[in-house]
Amino acid sequence: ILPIIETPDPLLRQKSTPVEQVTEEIRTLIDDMFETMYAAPGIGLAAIQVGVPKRLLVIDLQEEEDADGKPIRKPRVFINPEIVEESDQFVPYNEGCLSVPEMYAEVDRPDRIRARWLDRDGVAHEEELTGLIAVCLQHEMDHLEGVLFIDHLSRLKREMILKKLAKYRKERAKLA
Ligand SMILES: O=C(O)C[C@@H](Cc1ccccc1)[C@H](O)SCc1ccccc1
Ligand SMILES: [Zn+2]
Repeated sequence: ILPIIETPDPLLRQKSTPVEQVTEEIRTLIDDMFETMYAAPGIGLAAIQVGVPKRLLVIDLQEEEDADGKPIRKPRVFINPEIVEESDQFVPYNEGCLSVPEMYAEVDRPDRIRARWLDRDGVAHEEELTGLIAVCLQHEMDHLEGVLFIDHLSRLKREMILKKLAKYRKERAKLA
């Protein structure tokens, strides 16, 4: 399990660089990212959030459950993802972020995107995505540009969230 970097760490604001080759080292990082994401818990994680400025992210929406109510894992790896098309129709979603702990706010994003990426075997994919996977992929791809979901909010809302975060951290520090 890797430590997740939290705002205002400037590392989070770095632009991530493309993955040249899917090496064993990258595959190990991918496994560590999934372990870290499941433990958080979260449904997405970008490499920059564990301090690696590479264009690589993992998603598992864990939306379905099996017979005895355990979430069915469908791990998905996106290497060097690109959005090649997006709808002009936007949809709001109450987003959170593992790097902005315990804070949530409504963000509007295109509800349908066409994306291109490499999977963990280096195989190229191009798919139209909509719903939570589209929201999550756009949220994670923002991370690759050093953008956080709070950057999409009005200044007023962002300041409110950062004030609440400071208060939450003070409380957390007392408990620690
Ligand atoms: O990138 C992250 O920090 C993990 C994000 C991924 C995410 C953000 C907004 C919308 C969808 C996914 C979340 O913190 S994972 C926690 C979570 C779980 C279910 C729904 C929303 C957020
Ligand atoms: Zn995030």
